[in-house]
Amino acid sequence: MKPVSQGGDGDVTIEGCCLSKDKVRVYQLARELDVESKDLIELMRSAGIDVKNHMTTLDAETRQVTQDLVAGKVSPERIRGSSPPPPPAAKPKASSPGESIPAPRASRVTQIPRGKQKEDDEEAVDEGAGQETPSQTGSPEPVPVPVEEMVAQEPEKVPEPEPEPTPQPEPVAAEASTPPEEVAETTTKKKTKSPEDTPPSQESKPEAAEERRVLPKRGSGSSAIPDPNVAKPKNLGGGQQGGGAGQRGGQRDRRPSRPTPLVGGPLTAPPKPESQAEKKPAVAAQKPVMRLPADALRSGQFTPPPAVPADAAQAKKGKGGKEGFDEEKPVKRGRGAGGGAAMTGREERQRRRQRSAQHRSFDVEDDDGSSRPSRGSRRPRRSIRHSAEQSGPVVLEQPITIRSFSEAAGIRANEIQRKLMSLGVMATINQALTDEDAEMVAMELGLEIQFKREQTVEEWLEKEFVPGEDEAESLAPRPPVVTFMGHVDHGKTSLMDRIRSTDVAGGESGGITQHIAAYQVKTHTGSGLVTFLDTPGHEAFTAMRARGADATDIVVLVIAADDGVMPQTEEAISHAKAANVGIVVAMNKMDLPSANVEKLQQQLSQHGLIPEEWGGDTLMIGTSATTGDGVEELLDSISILAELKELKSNPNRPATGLCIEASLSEGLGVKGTVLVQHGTLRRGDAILCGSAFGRVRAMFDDHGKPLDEAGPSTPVVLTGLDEVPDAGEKFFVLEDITRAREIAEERRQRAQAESRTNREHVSLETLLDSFDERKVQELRVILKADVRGSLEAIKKEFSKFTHDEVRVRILHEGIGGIGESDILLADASDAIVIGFRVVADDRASALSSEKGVEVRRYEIIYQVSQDIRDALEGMLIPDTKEVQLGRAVVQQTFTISRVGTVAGCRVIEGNIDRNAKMRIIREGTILGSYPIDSLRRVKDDAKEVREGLECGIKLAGFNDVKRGDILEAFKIEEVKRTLDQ
Ligand SMILES: Nc1nc2c(ncn2[C@@H]2O[C@H](COP(=O)(O)OP(=O)(O)OP(=O)(O)O)[C@@H](O)[C@H]2O)c(=O)[nH]1
Repeated sequence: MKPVSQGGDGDVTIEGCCLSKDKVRVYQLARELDVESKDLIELMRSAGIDVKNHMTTLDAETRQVTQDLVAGKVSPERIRGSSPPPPPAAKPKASSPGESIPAPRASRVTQIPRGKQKEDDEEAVDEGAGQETPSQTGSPEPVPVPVEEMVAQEPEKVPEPEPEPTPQPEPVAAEASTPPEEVAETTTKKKTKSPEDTPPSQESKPEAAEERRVLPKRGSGSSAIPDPNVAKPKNLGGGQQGGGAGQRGGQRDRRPSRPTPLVGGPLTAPPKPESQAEKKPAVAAQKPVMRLPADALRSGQFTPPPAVPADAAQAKKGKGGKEGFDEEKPVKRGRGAGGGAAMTGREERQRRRQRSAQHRSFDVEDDDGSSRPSRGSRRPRRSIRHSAEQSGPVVLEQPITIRSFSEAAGIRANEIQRKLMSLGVMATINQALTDEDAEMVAMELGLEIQFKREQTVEEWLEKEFVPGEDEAESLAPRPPVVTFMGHVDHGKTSLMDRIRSTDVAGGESGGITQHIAAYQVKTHTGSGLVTFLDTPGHEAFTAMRARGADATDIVVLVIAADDGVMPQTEEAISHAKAANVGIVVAMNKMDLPSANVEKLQQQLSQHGLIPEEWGGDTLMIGTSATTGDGVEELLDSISILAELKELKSNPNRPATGLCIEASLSEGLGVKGTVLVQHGTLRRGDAILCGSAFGRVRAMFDDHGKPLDEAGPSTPVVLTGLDEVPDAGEKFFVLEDITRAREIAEERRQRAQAESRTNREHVSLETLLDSFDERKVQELRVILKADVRGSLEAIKKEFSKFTHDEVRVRILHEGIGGIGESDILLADASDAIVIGFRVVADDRASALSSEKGVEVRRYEIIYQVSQDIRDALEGMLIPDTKEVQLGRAVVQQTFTISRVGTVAGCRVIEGNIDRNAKMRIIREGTILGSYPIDSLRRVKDDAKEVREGLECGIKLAGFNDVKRGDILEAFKIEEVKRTLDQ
């Protein structure tokens, strides 16, 4: 068998779209033959044809053999044991089972990096030629398999019908010695079809099955080669009749199959670099979990719940998930267990308090699992126990006061107060102490203390909605979420267009994507639906890209092959790696003559993305969004990767997901593009998203079609939220709208409190500074944009403009159109109004004209950025530079009444310009600089007098000019400054 070249290697170009006519990729042939790529691969492997993956390129000969195989004209073992038909004469001693044949070279070619390939091929031929292969000798000689491979393959073995006597499969003697007829019989019996049904052309199949069944047994034990191909021919031999669901259903089991090293391979064969697709089953146990973006929840990612105190866990279990939350309302906030506290011992009180705390919402929970009422809830008054025995650390809750310290430590309050005074801290009994003060007092008192942390709403939500808690049986397959990422203009949107067969790119402002877009596409490869996210490539959209990567299962890294790896490509790689998702590289713009795959792959390998043909595991597909070449292959690769990930989610739970984008729309109100990640989102659901809440009033798919419900991995546009949430916020469906409102309110209050804290207040010190700061010029801006992501991006751009003398100050920002209030604010504060992809309403337009407020509208991020930069640079006081123009010597002076003294000069160097200033130098001393009042040549006014000529110069404000003085002409030029200087 002739070696099979891998995509991009040797005689086949990597482009994939540029194969010569007689060559074909496996997936293409599979499509031609109407069979699944995977089945075809397995059938080919069973016949000893080395094929790495669906991208492997087949030459004409191999293609023919494969076609014959699929048609059943020839059996796999016949091919494996012989050269390919047609030329029997060319088959040296291969037909006899006892004779040795050289090991097919293809088996090695796929396993080695490019540089070594040729050399190793030759070795393989040499070694193989001298060896008898186990299949030919019938010997149970173990087939050499790299240990790593065996380990990887071991769990993927097809279960043997007979019970295995030992955990180590050891069918060698028994099975290998089984006469072929017997095995054939056994195998034939397993077939579902009756022998009468079997067409004559497929008669060789039992033999093929026999061969495949014998193979693993022959190499059983530590060197056993698990045969990935058992039972395949049923699908493929009859593949054209079979196929369909059944065939696909079987794929998962077979998927892990890897090319069985062909017989006769050298014992020292290097471990085969596994392709990404092949590797995945080995890590199936670590199947990717949907990662939430770090910024999706302010408090961080979903994490497994921390240890919950026994009674807390009990309480939660008793009520179960959401119901539990609903019952835990702050209404119960009150003394609860505190009432009789004075009557019981400390432990009893603490336990009661703890239990009571479980029934309050947003209780605190400490590392040790104990909890307390949240800040603001009323503390039961108790008598202070003095000098109580303290066992273990003193647990202090925020806010720490002398009173609470005293209660917790069982020490008199005045004793603590005294200690504090000795430390220089004056505090009343109810005054809050800092942690440091508390620590100092504790040290003085020889106490060990521990601070309790308040459980936040976010933590509570996380606990309630941890998706990992779903039972395995409740999980159902879900579509993969695929994100297109890459540098600006490398063709992400165009590729998406190709896939969607729409023309979104055509409608984009300035041709760049400015929003994250979510689409669901039905592909004719793989298992069907794929959810795509298209992220913007401009550097300002980092946050959006991070969101895209975090919400995704697979990243398609789009790189223009003529441009190579660029800054945003690197950033996208980092995002994808940080989010721990699979990467498929689309080497786009392959139609351009300047496309340089080799260079691109070199660059990518420096970032740890090694192409398969170099021994790595990154799928790299040559594509052209313009011609459509390679797009099918890209989809195939996505499907393969997605299938390997076995993505599942529980659709029967309240939905959670991620807000991809949000905006304000006239008529519809707040519109949020969300990605449902877990559960099913339904119309009417009470939803909380950041500090926005509401009931889902309407839902639409990416085509604008109304939906009643949306399951996992579905992107939808929903309405019903009361305010525009931040993109990247996690959303939750709560049972109770009141609860959603409460949490939203709490979040808003917290945000307001934070902004108050961050607001600068004037102090004497800052007041003094502000006198200096007056020099700082501000460009005041009212910023309105269509979506939050745009606001973020623009602000990020503005934040780059840092300079001591000028700065941008955003007085107000918001989502939606420009209104009257924006103009009024701009008028009052001398600001300009920037509208990004939004317009001013009629009244605002009229008002802006009336008040003379500048309203600037933009559609493209870099234009806003450039204009603001220019404006700021324009505000910088320019530098000045003196330019020397010429020199003249005073030869004579004339005093004219009512005019003054005129100097008769000769220009000795350069020119004297009428608008120049003249520096008067007498005997090496500068007397001063004066503008020219008049410049005459003979009797006429002159604009300029050149070197060597004579002229009369009358200086403005200086009459004491003398013979022999040097008049130096110069002018001051202004040099514009930039922000970067
Ligand atoms: N020749 C050629 N041009 C392409 C190809 N793909 C995209 N382009 C062109 O490249 C330009 C940018 O394409 P986009 O799809 O908008 O690029 P993008 O990566 O989505 O850009 P951003 O949205 O700004 O991040 C457009 O002019 C496309 O027509 C391709 O395969 N071949």
